[in-house]
Amino acid sequence: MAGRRGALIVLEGADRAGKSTQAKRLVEALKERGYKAEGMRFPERTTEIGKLVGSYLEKKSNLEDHTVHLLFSANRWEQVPLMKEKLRSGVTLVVDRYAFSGVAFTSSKKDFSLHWCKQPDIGLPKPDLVLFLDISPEAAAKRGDFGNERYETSDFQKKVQKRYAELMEDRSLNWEMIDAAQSMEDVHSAIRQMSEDIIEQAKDQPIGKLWIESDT
Ligand SMILES: Nc1ncnc2c1ncn2[C@@H]1O[C@H](COP(=O)(O)OP(=O)(O)OP(=O)(O)O)[C@@H](O)[C@H]1O
Ligand SMILES: Cc1cn([C@H]2C[C@H](O)[C@@H](COP(=O)(O)O)O2)c(=O)[nH]c1=O
Repeated sequence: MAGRRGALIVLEGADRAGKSTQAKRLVEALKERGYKAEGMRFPERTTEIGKLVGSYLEKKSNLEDHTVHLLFSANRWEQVPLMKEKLRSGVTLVVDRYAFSGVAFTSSKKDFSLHWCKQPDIGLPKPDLVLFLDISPEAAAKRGDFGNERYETSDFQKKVQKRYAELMEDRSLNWEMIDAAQSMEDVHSAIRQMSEDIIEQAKDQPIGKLWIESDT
């Protein structure tokens, strides 16, 4: 029906948890079931800001820690007009990483608080569902290509997991924890059902604002 919006569904979790695999499968499955759905990912490495961030992650350049945190956030804000346009036209967005990655990763660095790290992302479109793919750092490290990029060490990933746990205490957000050590098929079945339910619930609601109390 005209006027109904799509849902904003975010996949989060440690490196190699299976987010990209599941995001792609979810978009395909939703389309097969007749929903309008598209994938997005952050960082979006194709923009000018995204290229700076990508080069930093690939360890080709160094950036000061506050600076790169703000660049990650700016990389999200530059996509907000497009995200809102898609959601309002009824497209469900399946987003591979969002502000929660920004906060969990930067706040795992020395002298960065969760509070400080959240500030630049306050007011972003609020996800209707945040799927946390839960896997131990040890199991993740055994998966393909772990260790190539900045942050891909088991010690750092352990800190990141703790920060995610703190973020998940926020009951104003719709967090769902998924056991990502299951088979790809079982993870997919779990998140597909939750996603279909949330698409139905979100369609008549306004788009919320992340971490703004009046909208929670
Ligand atoms: N449930 C699963 N069981 C076993 N292997 C998996 C599973 N899901 C994904 N993988 C494999 O783990 C690797 C990482 O998967 P994927 O790229 O989807 O993870 P990611 O969370 O997006 O990683 P990153 O955040 O580091 O980009 C890939 O080789 C993928 O095939
Ligand atoms: C969005 C975002 C991501 N990061 C970190 C998390 C990962 O280590 C990389 C992205 O890797 P991917 O394979 O492209 O998922 O970047 C971050 O530190 N801050 C952020 O805002």
